[in-house]
Amino acid sequence: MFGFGSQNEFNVEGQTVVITGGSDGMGKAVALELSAKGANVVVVARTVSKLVTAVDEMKAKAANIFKQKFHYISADLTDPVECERVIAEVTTWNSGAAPDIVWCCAGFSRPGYFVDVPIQDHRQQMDTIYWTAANTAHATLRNWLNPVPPSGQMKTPRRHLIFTCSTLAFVPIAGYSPYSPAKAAIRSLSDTLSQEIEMYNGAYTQRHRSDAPAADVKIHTVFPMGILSPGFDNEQKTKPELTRKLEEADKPQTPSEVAQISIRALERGEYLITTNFVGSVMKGTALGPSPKNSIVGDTMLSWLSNLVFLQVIPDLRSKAFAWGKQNGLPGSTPAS
Ligand SMILES: NC(=O)C1=CN([C@@H]2O[C@H](COP(=O)(O)OP(=O)(O)OC[C@H]3O[C@@H](n4cnc5c(N)ncnc54)[C@H](OP(=O)(O)O)[C@@H]3O)[C@@H](O)[C@H]2O)C=CC1
Ligand SMILES: CCCCCCCCCCCCCCCC(=O)[C@@H](N)CO
Repeated sequence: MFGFGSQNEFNVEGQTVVITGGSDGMGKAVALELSAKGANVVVVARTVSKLVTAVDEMKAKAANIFKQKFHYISADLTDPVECERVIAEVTTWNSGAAPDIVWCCAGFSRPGYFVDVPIQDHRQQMDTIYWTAANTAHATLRNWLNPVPPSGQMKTPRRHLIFTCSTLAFVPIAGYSPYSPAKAAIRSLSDTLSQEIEMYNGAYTQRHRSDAPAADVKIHTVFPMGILSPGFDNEQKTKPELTRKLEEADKPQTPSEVAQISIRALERGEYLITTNFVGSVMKGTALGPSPKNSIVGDTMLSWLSNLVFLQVIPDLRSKAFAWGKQNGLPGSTPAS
């Protein structure tokens, strides 16, 4: 909490990692990076053909193809029963051992103005963004936090549960109402779990004398800005002009950049992770009660950010106002 040692807090060599949404975009880039670092990787998504390709690409990138193994599971993670199945199948495939790391990357964005987007699409975004992550976390933590008697304890490295959020969980942008609330819910889940997990981690320190979980667990959440993924190409199709204008400060990054930057932050032991400067400033204004990566760094960042945002929020609102004044309602003929 007070800074970073030189120790790698996220050593994945020989570890078994599950990546949801691992068949495309950022999830696949994470899968390839972790394969190159020596992890055994299971990618989970719905479409089998993309999963097969991801497994082939991971094999080609593997640090040691003779030691590592790769697998895919096709599942719709909006269904909690499917998430239970995924964790059970991974455990069987992993010779009875639970996965060491679970990284939730599944999700896509369907931008549009609140009233223009059908209400069932709003609910579907909650399912795809929030519930895929919450279902995966629930199935994973139920497995990880199962009490083990002292005699059943083995030396198990720290486990990591990682959520993928968005800087839109910190700062509102018009046109993202179907998406941002679901990402904000993930951030709230992450903050709550990061506190709740301490009870289990405390019990783990006493594993020699009473039932405790099999390992220490750490929670992390990554907040990317735009990612140049197939999902991004798709969201551009319905993204309102105003939204594009309001997010001009975003310079989208490639999936592999986002994956590499996120992994380096995990290696430093960070909790809330941003992937570039603008993302950090957005986090800084909304850091509030979340656990800090560094007391001094994050406090200075929040002071700076709160000053910047005195100007940014009114500016975003006045741009929206000016847009309506100039163009009228979306789809209507502008006044000449
Ligand atoms: N792209 C961007 O600009 C940004 C994205 N993010 C977030 O980062 C993450 C990755 O985004 P991105 O790289 O764009 O991803 P993509 O849209 O390119 O890929 C999404 C992945 O999620 C899988 N997926 C989608 N729905 C489900 C489901 N119901 N069950 C299981 N798997 C599912 C997809 O496979 P399949 O469809 O076959 O199931 C695919 O593997 C997402 O959480 C996204 O919200 C955050 C900030 C910016
Ligand atoms: C110096 C600091 C100034 C800060 C200005 C704030 C500007 C806001 C930029 C909004 C960027 C939104 C990226 C979201 C990506 C995402 O999640 C979607 N692509 C959905 O997938």
